[in-house]
Amino acid sequence: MPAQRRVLVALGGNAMTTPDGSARPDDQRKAIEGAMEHVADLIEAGTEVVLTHGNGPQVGNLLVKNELAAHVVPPVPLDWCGAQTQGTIGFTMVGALEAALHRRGLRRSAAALVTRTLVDAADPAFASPSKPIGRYLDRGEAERLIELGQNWVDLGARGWRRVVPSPEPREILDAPAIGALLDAGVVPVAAGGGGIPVVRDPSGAVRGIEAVLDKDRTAALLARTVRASTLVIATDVPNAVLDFGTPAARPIGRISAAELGEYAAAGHFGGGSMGPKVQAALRFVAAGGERAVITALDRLESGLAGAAGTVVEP
Ligand SMILES: Nc1ncnc2c1ncn2[C@@H]1O[C@H](COP(=O)(O)OP(=O)(O)O)[C@@H](O)[C@H]1O
Ligand SMILES: NC(=O)OP(=O)(O)O
Repeated sequence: MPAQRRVLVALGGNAMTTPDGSARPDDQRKAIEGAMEHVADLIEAGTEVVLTHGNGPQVGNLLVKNELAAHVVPPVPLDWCGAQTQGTIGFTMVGALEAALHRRGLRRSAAALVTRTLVDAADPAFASPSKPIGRYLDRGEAERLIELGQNWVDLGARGWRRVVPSPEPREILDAPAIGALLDAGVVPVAAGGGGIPVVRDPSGAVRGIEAVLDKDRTAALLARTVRASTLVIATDVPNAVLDFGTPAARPIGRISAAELGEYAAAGHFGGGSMGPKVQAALRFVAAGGERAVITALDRLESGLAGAAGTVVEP
C-alpha cells in the first residue's frame, strides 16, 4: 500500500451537528453532506482518504433514550450505543460521500466499518470519567442528575455536560479490514467515535466494555496504523489558538512539534476540546507522521498543502 498522499481525516462532532449539539437527524444529514463535499474535493484532487468521526453528541443522546425507556425495553450497554452510532453516522457519511463523488464524475464507493478498538481493562481512566458526551444542561439540571449517580462537569459558557470513562486506545483490531478496503479502492469510514472499546479476556476472546473513546486519540493511532502521511483534524475553528478566549488570543500557523508541546504543557488548550486534538497531532508526528493539521472543514485542501490551519511538523 503506498504511504504517499494517504490522509486520515477526522471529523469532529461539530462537523455533524448544529452548534447547540442537538443532533437532530436533518441537521446531522445536512452537516455531513456539507462535510463530504470537502472530502470529495480532496479525493478528486488525487488524495487517498481514510475517514473517521466523532460521536459525542449522538452517543450521549442514545444513552439518555436507553435510560428513559428502561422501564419499557431493556437498556443496552454504552459500548452497544457506540456501535449503533458508528452505524448511523457511517451510513450517513457513506451515502453523502458517494453522492458527492458521483456528482464529480467519480464512480468510487465508500464503506463504513464497525470497528473495535482495544483498550486495557486496568486503564485508570475507568475510575475517573472525563469524556463529555450528549447535550449541555444548566447547573441545576446537572446537579439533579449527579444526585442520581451520573457524572457531570462544568464546561463553562455552554453549560454542563455528562462525562464517561475514556481509556487510552491501544490497537485498532479491524485494521486488516481497513487495509482491504483501501486495496480495493473503497473509501473507508472507520473507528467512528474512537472505535467500540473492547478488552481481551485471558482466553483471548474480545468483549465490549462501557466507555467512549476520544476520537482524536484514536485518529492519531489509526493514522499511524494505516501509514497515512498526514493526519487532518477537521473541526469548527480554523486554527488552534494561544491564549484562547482572551484579548491576547492569536492563532497558531505552521509550528514544530517541540514548540507546540511547550504551549500544550503551559495549558493553552482546553481539555475535552482543543487539548485532545493538539495531543493527537503531537503523538502522530512523534510516531513518524509527516504532518498533522488542525483546521476547519472549509480549509481542508489548503490545510493539507500546509497553507492554512495549525500545521504541525517534526
Ligand atoms: N486553544 C484553543 N484554540 C482553539 N479552540 C479552542 C481552544 N481551546 C478550546 N477551544 C474550543 O475547541 C473547540 C473545538 O473542539 P471540539 O468542540 O471538541 O471540536 P469537535 O467536536 O469538532 O471535535 C472550538 O470550537 C473552541 O471553542
Ligand atoms: N468520541 C468522540 O471523541 O466524539 P466527539 O469528537 O464528537 O466528542
